[in-house]
Order: sequence, then C-alpha cells, then structure tokens
Amino acid sequence: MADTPGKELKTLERRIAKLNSHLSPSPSWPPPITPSIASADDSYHHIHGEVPMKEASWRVVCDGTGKEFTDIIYEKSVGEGIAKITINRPERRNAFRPHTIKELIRAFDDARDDSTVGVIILTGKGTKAFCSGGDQALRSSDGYADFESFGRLNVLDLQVQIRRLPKPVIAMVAGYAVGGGHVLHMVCDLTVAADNAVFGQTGAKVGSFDAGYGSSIMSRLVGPKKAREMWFLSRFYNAYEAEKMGLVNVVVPLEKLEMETLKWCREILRNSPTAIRVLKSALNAVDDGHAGLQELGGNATLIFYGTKEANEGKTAYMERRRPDFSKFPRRP
Ligand SMILES: CC(C)(COP(=O)(O)OP(=O)(O)OC[C@H]1O[C@@H](n2cnc3c(N)ncnc32)[C@H](O)[C@@H]1OP(=O)(O)O)[C@@H](O)C(=O)NCCC(=O)NCCSC(=O)CCC(=O)c1ccccc1C(=O)O
Repeated sequence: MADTPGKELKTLERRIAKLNSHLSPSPSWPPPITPSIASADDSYHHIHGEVPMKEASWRVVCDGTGKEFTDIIYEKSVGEGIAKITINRPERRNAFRPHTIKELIRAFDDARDDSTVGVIILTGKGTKAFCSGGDQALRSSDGYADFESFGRLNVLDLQVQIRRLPKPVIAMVAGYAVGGGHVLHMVCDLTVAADNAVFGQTGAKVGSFDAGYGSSIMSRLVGPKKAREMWFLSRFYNAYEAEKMGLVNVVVPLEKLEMETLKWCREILRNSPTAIRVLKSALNAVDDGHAGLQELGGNATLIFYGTKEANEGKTAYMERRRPDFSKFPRRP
C-alpha cells in the first residue's frame, strides 16, 4: 500500500535530519532545515563523503611588489585552495584608509590569478570588528587621504573587483560590520556571521552615503522598505536580526566562526569551478547591467574557446584558408 502524505513527510524529515547531521558541526546546531522539495537521498553520503571539520593550515603571502603588507594580512591555506584576506587595523575597528584598499585590491588580484585558489575569505582582525568603514580621521572634502595630498574613494573599485571576481568571496564577520564595512560584506557572495556580529549603515549619521552598490544591493537583499530603514535611521542590527533580514547566510557561535566558514569553503571547493564561475556572473548579471552581461558573456566566450568549432575559426585564419564550419551542428 502507498505511504500516506504524512508518513512520507516524516520519512523525508528523517532523511534531511540525517543529511544535516553530517553537515553540521554539532547535532543541535544549526537547526535542521525543512525542505520544500522531496529530493534528499541517503546516497549523498556515499557520493560526497563528509566535509572535514578541521582548521586550515595558513601560510602568509607577501605583496607581489616585494613590499610587506601593512594594513592587511594575506594568507593561503596549504593544499586547500582557500585564500584569506584580513583587514588588519583592529585599533581602528578595521576602518580602511586608501592604503588599506590598495593592499586589498592587490591581494584580491593575486587570489584571482592564482589558479590553485577557488574561494576567498574576507575578514577583519580580532573579534570586535569586521570593518567599520572609511577611516573618518582621514576624511577630507574629496574623499579619504592618507599619504597623498588628495582624497580617494577607492573602496568603490574594490567593491566592483569583488563583484566581478570569478570565484566566490565569503565575508567572515565577527563584531561590527558598519558603514563602508557593511557595504563590503554585502558585496561578498556569502556572509558567515558570528553571534557577536553587528550590522548597520552609519552614513546618514556621519554625513556620508553609498548611493551605488551600498544602496542597490541592500535593497535586493533585504527589500526596499528595510533598506530605507537601515539607511534613514542608521540603526544597528544583531546577527540574528541580520539573518532574518536576509543579510547573512548563517550565524554561528563566535568560537566556531572560522571552522564554519572553512566548511562552507570546502563544500564550494568540491563543486565545479566553471559552474560556480558562470553562476556567480549570472546571479549578478541583471543588477550589474551592461557590466554584468559583459561578465556573463565573457564566460560564454571563455567556454567557447575550448570547442573544436571555435578552434576551426582560429586555425583557418592562421592557415590562411576559408574556415569550414559545415561539420558543426546547428542545434535546435
Ligand atoms: C564601530 C563602532 C560602533 C565600534 O564602537 P566601539 O567598540 O565602542 O569602539 P570605539 O571606541 O568607538 O572605537 C575604537 C577606536 O577605533 C576608532 N574608530 C572606529 N571606527 C572608526 C572609523 N570608521 N574611522 C576612524 N576611527 C574609527 C575610534 O575612534 C576609536 O579610536 P580611539 O583612538 O581609541 O578613540 C564605532 O567605532 C563606530 O561607530 N565607528 C564609526 C563607524 C562609521 O561611522 N564609519 C564610517 C561610515 S561612512 C563610510 O564608511 C564611508 C565609506 C566610503 O568610503 C564610501 C564612500 C562613498 C561611497 C561609498 C562608500 C562606502 O560606504 O563604501
């Protein structure tokens, strides 16, 4: 006799609980999710195995220009494909100055170009702050100025770089992610938050605003009304409120923050890098307009270059002959 719907659901819940238990660091946390589609299967264990719950072994990477990084720490995990970039100004709650941003851009560039790196963690030094935004002590009438006589808003370049980087970037947030620091976590692909994390935009309070990604992505993430609330009222939100609003993917106890983030990295690293690359650009395409389409389109070209059809065009040109595309299908 066929199972009743109630019995089927119970069986499914048991299967999901079993799946979650192997993915979770502890049996009680995080609480099991309720699936909307009945697709879970015990064979998952056999195909994928367990995600290792272990610390990473990090090696510090120096600046490619031969200079020591001062405002960030750049590390790569040994043999795992994870890069970790840490804003290192804890005495300023990891506020960034133009020099910090220049270093971040160099590190992200390196992580992009390193084909052994598949996922990048962005975080802040210490447990008090991920990042508190632009260093207000250096704010001038034309941006932020540190060693130069003119101001910059180069964090905007960094935001675009993270958005276009064809590898997932995970914000690992402990403590405050506020102002421009809040925007930085929003432009990352995923956010893993510690239970002490605090989120908010202070712009309207300190006479600043981010009318670019800081507004548009937030509206996408939390909805237009909540985005107005965040910007107009300059309130702070705790990690659980942020999770409920859709600002973060998961909240974990502070002491489990890095371990959980690494688990997310390792789960991503098991999957197809090309699928992830194309998906990231696809998920950003509409919001990023022409630049988003260009990124997605570039991925199509990249994949096409690997085909015999594309190669025939190049080879014919190099051999000074007419290309013969007749053998390639015109698919329905
Ligand atoms: C983050 C706090 C809530 C933390 O509070 P608390 O734990 O009590 O620590 P404090 O004692 O306040 O701070 C310790 C120490 O750090 C200094 N500090 C903290 N944040 C900053 C900062 N952003 N700039 C400079 N200094 C900072 C603080 O003064 C203390 O120093 P002492 O010498 O020990 O006294 C709290 O610190 C706080 O509210 N901070 C300010 C948050 C803020 O308003 N940030 C700026 C928002 S505006 C912005 O980020 C613009 C960014 C930008 O460049 C931009 C421009 C154009 C378009 C887009 C953007 C964009 O947003 O990306």
